Amino acid sequence: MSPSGPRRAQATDPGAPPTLVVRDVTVRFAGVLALDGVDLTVRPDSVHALIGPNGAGKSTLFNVLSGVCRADSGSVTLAGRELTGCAPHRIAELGVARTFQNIVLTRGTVAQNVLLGRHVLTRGGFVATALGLPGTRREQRIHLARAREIAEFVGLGRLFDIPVDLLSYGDRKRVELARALCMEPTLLLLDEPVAGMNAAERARMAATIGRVRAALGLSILLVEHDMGLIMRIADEVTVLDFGRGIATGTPREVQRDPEVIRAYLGTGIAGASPSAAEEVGR
Ligand SMILES: Nc1ncnc2c1ncn2[C@@H]1O[C@H](COP(=O)(O)OP(=O)(O)OP(=O)(O)O)[C@@H](O)[C@H]1O
Repeated sequence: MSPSGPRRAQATDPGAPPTLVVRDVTVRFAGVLALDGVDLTVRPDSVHALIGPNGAGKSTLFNVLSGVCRADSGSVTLAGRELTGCAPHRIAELGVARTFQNIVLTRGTVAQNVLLGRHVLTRGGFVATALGLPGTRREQRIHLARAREIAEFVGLGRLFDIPVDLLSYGDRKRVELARALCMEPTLLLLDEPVAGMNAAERARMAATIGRVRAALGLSILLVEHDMGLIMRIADEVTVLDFGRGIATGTPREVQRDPEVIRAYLGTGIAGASPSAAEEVGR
């Protein structure tokens, strides 16, 4: 990473306020209690995994954090600032970026897709940019340079001008990651970052996530079913079941937690098979 590259991690200050605090968040859909008084704290510069069986409420919580879904009660704060009730674009401006379970890319090149992440930071606005006004051209050059730098950082450098339609599945997931990083978030939400990937792609993505955390000094909250990857890269894990938080701790702690084992009965959390992620060092 060049000196002008993304922000470097500060030494974690044990007294530093948490990046994200979720308190007593409840969401109801008609008769379904999707989240039932959920608490979650993500520490600065950490990787925090959110796991749970199908229907546990993981996607709903991500939707609350990114403003797509409103909590019926409870609060969400980012570095002490209230996000509760904010619109998605405002939450993005405040520093929360997200990738999706299913790839969401527009047509065009890697560069065009990654640059979309800069829009929350574009001061000139869409109209001025489209008209190519003088100040905006300079701003655009800066954004393009930054987009290229981030693309290189996640391993897309040589693919920067290639249409995304021509990329492998793993590389398209990487474009989503680069676009999210281009927003310069303080909190990155990754929704199943290795879902659908083959072993080699999973290993590469695991290594990339580790490098992102180490180099960029941001916090990552990820939903993932791949326990091998979680064991490898997560500092802390929160487990949801039927909308309730049933455990929080290190990966080893939650893997041994009797309530977690019960929640996963038959799906094998305790004996999670090692993923390709374990083949890469951290
Ligand atoms: N828009 C909705 N309308 C009604 N019920 C919903 C809606 N979204 C989610 N639910 C319900 O809320 C509960 C939590 O769903 P959610 O998708 O958040 O779980 P999840 O942990 O992400 O599951 P998965 O691992 O299968 O993606 C489930 O019972 C689900 O059926």
